[in-house]
Amino acid sequence: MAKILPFSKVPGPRGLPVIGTLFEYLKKDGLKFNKMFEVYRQRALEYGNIFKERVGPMHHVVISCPVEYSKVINSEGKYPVRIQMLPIAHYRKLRGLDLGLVNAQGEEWYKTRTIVSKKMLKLSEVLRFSEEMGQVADDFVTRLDTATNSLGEVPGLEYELFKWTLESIGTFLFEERIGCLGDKPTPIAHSFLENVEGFFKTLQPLLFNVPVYRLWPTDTWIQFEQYADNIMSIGTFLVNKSLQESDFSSAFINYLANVCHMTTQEITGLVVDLLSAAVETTSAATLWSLYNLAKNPHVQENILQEINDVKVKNGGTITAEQRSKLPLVRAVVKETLRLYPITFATSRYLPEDIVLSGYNIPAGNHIQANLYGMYHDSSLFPKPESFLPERWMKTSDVQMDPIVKSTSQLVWGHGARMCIGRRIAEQEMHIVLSKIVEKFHLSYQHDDLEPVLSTMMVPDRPVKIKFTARQ
Ligand code: HEM
Repeated sequence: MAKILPFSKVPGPRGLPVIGTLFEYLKKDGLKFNKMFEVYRQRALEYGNIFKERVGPMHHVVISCPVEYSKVINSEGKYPVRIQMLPIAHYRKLRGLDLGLVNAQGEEWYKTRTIVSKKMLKLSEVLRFSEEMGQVADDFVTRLDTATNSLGEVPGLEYELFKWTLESIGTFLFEERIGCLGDKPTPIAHSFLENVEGFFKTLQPLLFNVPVYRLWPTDTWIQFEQYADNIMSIGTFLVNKSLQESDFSSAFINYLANVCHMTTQEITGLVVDLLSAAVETTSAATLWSLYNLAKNPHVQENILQEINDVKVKNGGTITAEQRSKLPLVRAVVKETLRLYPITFATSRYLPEDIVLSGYNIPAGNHIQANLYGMYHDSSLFPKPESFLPERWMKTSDVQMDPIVKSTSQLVWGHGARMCIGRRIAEQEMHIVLSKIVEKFHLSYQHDDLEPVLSTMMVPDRPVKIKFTARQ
């Protein structure tokens, strides 16, 4: 049997006592926090499938091999622990709120998760909203049509996608239209969007820097608190409105209040968590998908063919549910998230020691999957920099190794704590992408985009896709 090496022998950059490699990131022309995924990829090339690094207060063990990381997945236990979003947890504690689904741990997390899973992870429950999401997607397509400039581009496409996602998740949470997609968003929609944008902008520096805001309120912290307070009051308004309209209240909020007996404050905390987790993520993934489609016109043509095939079999129509199941559209989203995994590393703290790549990793270490590194590794994904959605399709000539194939799930996390909004996000994206491709020919005539981290992985500059209406 191979000897198990101690934790101290895990390779990695040495760094300094107490602060580790922090200086490498603070130096002018040094490593960049907003390119952390590239740092991990390079470190994996230098140190191999496992490395450890301390950056300021954070210690990480980073795994770049799917087989090794599958051991982590299998050892996460009943109450998986992910790294906390510290600024959000701190804010909630200060306001006397519970930690919410994203940050709660143990029994507290499990209780809420069990309640919410019944509505959000059940396919039939999510499919119930496909038609409404289809209508939101139609309005978004109309909005794109009116928002194009003389070059056929949509200025502020990122913000338009933000509005679409909020409107779309609103159909599930409140079963009502929030009003984001008209020429002028309603005041509540406008205020929510502005505050969510500010929330994520201020969250990013708070996440990556030493958490001095816990000792005294820095300027960024004060702004962050203000955005979070505004989001909470909008959430409270929307939830109260739903609860008061007893005959018409949303099935989801009704279920939380009347079946699960959650208090209004608990429901608001949860709804705000869901809204905040839904908007940035889904809009970023859709933006990258549109970019990939714009650069690959032949994929658009194949999607049109896919849509037409369904229509031919279906008397000339296609339902939103059928759109949500189109194999090539699904593969486009998978391949997009492989190239641009908006959450570039998924992670766990394990309850027990574990052996990874021959090293003993004591319980309580922060273990991350180097998703970006794996997804761009040519030994796992041939031609890793090419956009090849067909690699995910059953009809593909090349059969992918099952463990490598399963890594596509990791962008949603894994196990009992996997993204609870996955089904909703996928449904929304599949429907809207198929509708956009049907209405427009997309093209991209500018320099290639580079990914950077702004909490999520996003393009480094405004995305100027040309939308040409099809005849
Ligand atoms: C492209 C879209 C999205 C991506 C890639 C994404 C990705 C993720 C990832 C990686 C996690 C961590 C999972 C883990 O630790 O195993 C997560 C958690 C979570 N996501 Fe998403 N997400 C997306 C959309 C959404 C949407 C639409 C919602 C809400 C409707 C949502 C709500 C949440 C919540 C509440 C959690 C915490 C779950 C828990 O800890 O139990 N996400 N997401």
